[in-house]
Amino acid sequence: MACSSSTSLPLHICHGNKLTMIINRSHAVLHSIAISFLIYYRAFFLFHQPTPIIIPWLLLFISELLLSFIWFLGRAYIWRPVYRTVFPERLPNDDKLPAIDVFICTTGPDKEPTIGVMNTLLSAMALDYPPDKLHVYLSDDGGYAITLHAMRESWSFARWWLPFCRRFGIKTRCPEAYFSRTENHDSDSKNPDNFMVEREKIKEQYVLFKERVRRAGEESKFKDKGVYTATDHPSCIEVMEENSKEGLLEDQIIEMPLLVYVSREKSTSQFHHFKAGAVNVLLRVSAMLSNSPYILMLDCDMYCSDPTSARQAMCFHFDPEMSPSLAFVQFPQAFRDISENDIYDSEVRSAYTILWPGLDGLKGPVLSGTNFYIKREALCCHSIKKDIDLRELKDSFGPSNEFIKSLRQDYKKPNLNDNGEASNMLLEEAKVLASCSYEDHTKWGKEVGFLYDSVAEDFLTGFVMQCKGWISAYVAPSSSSRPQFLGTSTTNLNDLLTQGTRWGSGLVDVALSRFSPLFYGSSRTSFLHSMGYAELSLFPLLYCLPLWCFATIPPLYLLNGIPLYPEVSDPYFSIFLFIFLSSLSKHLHEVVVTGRPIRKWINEQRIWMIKSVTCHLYGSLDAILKKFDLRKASFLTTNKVTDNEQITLYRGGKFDFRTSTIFVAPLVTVMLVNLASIVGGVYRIMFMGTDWRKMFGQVLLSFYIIVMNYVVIEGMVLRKDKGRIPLYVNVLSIVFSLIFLSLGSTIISN
Ligand SMILES: O=c1ccn([C@@H]2O[C@H](COP(=O)(O)OP(=O)(O)O[C@H]3O[C@H](CO)[C@@H](O)[C@H](O)[C@H]3O)[C@@H](O)[C@H]2O)c(=O)[nH]1
Ligand SMILES: [Mn+2]
Repeated sequence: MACSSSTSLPLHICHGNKLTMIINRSHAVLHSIAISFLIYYRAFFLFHQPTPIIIPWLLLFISELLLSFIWFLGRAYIWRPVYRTVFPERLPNDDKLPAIDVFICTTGPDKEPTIGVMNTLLSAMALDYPPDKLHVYLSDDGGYAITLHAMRESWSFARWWLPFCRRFGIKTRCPEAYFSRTENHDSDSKNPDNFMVEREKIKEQYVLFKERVRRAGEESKFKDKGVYTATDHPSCIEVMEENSKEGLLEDQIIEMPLLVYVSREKSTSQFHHFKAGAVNVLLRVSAMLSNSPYILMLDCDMYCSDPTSARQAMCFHFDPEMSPSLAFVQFPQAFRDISENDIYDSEVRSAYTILWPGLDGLKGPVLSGTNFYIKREALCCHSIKKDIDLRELKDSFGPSNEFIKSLRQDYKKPNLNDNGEASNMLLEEAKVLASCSYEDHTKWGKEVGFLYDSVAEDFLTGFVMQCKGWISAYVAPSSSSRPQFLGTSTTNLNDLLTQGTRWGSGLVDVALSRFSPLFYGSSRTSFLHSMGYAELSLFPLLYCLPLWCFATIPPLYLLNGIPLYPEVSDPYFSIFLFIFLSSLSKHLHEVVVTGRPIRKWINEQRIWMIKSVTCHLYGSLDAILKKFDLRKASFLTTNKVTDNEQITLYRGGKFDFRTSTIFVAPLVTVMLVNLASIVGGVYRIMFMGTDWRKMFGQVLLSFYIIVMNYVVIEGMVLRKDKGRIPLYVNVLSIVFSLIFLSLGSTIISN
């Protein structure tokens, strides 16, 4: 199917995969039939059970219903997945391309090393796009002197780096990535000698640049301890520029993209809304300085790996049929630090290979925080009609007349180069727009810009946008091309579960808010599309409850010799077995069609169980407590500092259990409960005459849990390295599991 309408050659096409679609839909039908039998069995026989069994039976039934429901919602993704191909070479001439503002956010050098942030920034400045139409903004939430200093250094280094990339057609435009590659395919085939000389020269400059940034970092450790802190400082905006062009070499006098440092005002008495707050400040400040119609958002550790991404995105924004309703073009998050084994599923495979293409076939993928080109208008709602009341506008956008002027379609972009009064005035205005109190009594964060009701600001903002009728598109790189963006992922258990808790909390925030996808979405976007969104907002909650139940109730009753599943010879047993195997094989099918090995399937099953009993639980709890005002929202920034020991464990496929006890203790407890039950249950069968056919379901379930999570046992008793589970966690978990099993057994036997 071709999605483009232009009469000449299309700028992009999209296609589905018939075979996969047929397999998916047939599986969905079969699986649903089996689920209906299961529901019939549980409902019909519920009251045939002896009274003491009704409660566990009901708990299992509820768990099965919840899992079936989330499974049902997830069918939205497999219904009509599409894949897109773009033809940027068919775009009109450069002078017709629209301007782009690039937004990069950082919180501070402790967790986000400055040199990494500068590499992201340099890769964005070096995008293959006309430099006069590119404006790069960095939001420094902590207002660190080192970041500002490093930015000035980056500006100078860019004078070397940008011409080098352009002249030799370098594809890897993140300098760190470019210089650390062992073999290099980028070269000037016509003039290799000259290329090598130039490359050495630039490399030398890069080393000097890094050294200057490093030194500035050390010095500022002492200087930064002034009156201002990361959480309390005035706004600061600086447009990078040279004092004069004197001293620059001839090929350094080139046109450069605008580069702006923005540190919004922070005050301990005002809530700052984390990343969403930072982006909204960038939206306002950039409106004063460049006001580009398109915005590229980047996390500070996500560099542009394919310089043509902007042109790829423009293939959609230039499609006359799609463009009017197209809010954003999303690219996948790809990571450069994923090991072959990827024990933590750090690449989040299913999101970027199954879910996003699935949603793309409906009305478009989820806004994913980073790597998307969005239309400014989609964030700053109305394009202003002439007759709209100024007071109304100020109620929405705040008191700045200049900002309101910038919303007009006929607004003339100011010229910053003339250095006159006008640009000084605009900079002063930008500072006001970056102040803490600017948003008071306005609709920022409620209806305008990124929304504040969830710590998964991207998910919420994108969803509400799509409910207003905007669509989006998803472009994954083809197998032969490079990923458009590359970043770092969470490659240790602590970072993974901390991030998982925040995501869980943010997603459940949305499920519990007035924007809950199932209710808010179905009348505003399509039913299937809101099913997909509902799945995403509910999965942390709807996985943690059933998985906790399956991990504890059946083993407890196994230990006590009480069956909760039909016996092996009962036809209904086959229904349970079918559903179990059908889910596993469907997952395996997905892993295989996305080109991953079977090992990946095991890793994903395991990490699904681990996350469900830990971060999905804590995330959901966090959201519920926030809902009742019993907890304040928090955003623990993901750590981007690399630690060699952790990397070695990850690369070696060994779990790193050095994380908080609240994450590890539940895992160990669940394992101990299942181990004890299987031993006790089998003992009963062998020596006490319990009928094995009745207990087979429970034995199988516990066995599956233990086998899949064998790494936990390894961490408890077999490993000697630093990443093993500490003794006190083992002891604590033994206590927990003993309390659970003995208390549970006492209640059962009474
Ligand atoms: O108060 C804050 C907190 C974070 N950030 C920035 O937000 C970005 C994402 O933060 P990170 O800690 O890396 O979070 P991740 O979980 O890795 O990010 C994913 O999840 C976030 C939502 O939870 C999205 O915003 C991100 O785009 C998405 O990549 C980074 O550039 C941070 O510097 C801020 O600017 N201010
Ligand atoms: Mn991140």
